[in-house]
Amino acid sequence: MKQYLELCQRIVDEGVWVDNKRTGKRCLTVINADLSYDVENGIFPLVTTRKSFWKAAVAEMIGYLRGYSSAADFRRIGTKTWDANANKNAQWLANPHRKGVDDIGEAYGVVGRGWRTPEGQRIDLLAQIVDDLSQGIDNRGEILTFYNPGVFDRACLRPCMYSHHFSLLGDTLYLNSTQRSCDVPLGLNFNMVQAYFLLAIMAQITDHKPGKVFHKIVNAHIYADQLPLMQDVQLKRTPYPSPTFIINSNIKTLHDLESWVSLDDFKVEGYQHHQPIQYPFSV
Ligand SMILES: Nc1nc(=O)c2c([nH]1)NC[C@@H]1CN(c3ccc(C(=O)N[C@@H](CCC(=O)O)C(=O)O)cc3)CN21
Ligand SMILES: O=c1ccn([C@H]2C[C@H](O)[C@@H](COP(=O)(O)O)O2)c(=O)[nH]1
Repeated sequence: MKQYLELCQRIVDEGVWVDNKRTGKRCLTVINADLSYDVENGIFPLVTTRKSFWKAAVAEMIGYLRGYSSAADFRRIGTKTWDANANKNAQWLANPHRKGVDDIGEAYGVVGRGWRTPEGQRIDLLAQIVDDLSQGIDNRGEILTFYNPGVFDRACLRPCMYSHHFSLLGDTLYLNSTQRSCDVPLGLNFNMVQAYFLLAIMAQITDHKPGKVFHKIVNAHIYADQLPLMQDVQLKRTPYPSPTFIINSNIKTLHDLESWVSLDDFKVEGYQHHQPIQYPFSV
């Protein structure tokens, strides 16, 4: 939580105004931030200076791991966060590759679970990584990437947290996650939870101890219409101690995650938080 607030404060103090063409808004921006999450000691990086809807964040990541391409599937598992990008962005609505209502296109898990080869085959990067790690193999390239420039025109958005690189040191699993673009008030509140969750669940299904996540963010920004709430409300609040995140221990395989797992299999204990803040969302 401290590192999150420090990044918010850094943007307020040192950020530079940058015009963003896609959203038509200005963003107060810094370049490069390195956050880390101590999964080994169970320090769950949940924002406490406003109420965080952590279940929606977990649902998003489960949707990515399942390779969802429809906002309707995301809704069914418990989050509406893809509705606007799927159905409200004029450029995407006019894109001939869009397959209709709720389609988000070839983004995130569609890429990670079905990487296109030149021969027209598909590679399931996630299944390969799970296989390797389960056998104690780290080939120094256990990378789940969602980033395929060749299909950007077939998606409503390019993936933001686009690469997850897993490493083994003995029986401990580590994760380096990289994010190209970060909406700090809204997106990062979710992305911290997702990176923590990803290491915790991958350690559990490959039978390793979780170590740390190292989360690299390149462009970290606050949209102009979010700034007053960040500066005058959220940054004025004192954080509470971190809560604990609990995963159903019956989840043992990737197949479990793909088939029967729901948000009821995850719990947060000891979550003390301030009042919610509704930040404006830019489509
Ligand atoms: N501008 C922008 N920021 C993002 O963070 C973002 C995108 N676009 N597009 C793709 C996904 C969708 N994400 C989202 C979308 C909505 C919320 C959101 O509205 N959050 C609210 C309420 C969440 C709820 O009720 O479940 C929040 O207060 O956190 C958060 C992340 C993250 N990503
Ligand atoms: O997981 C996510 C997904 C999206 N975001 C934010 C970052 C930007 O504000 C927008 C994406 O816009 P681009 O023009 O494609 O950069 O969504 C996030 O923070 N986290």
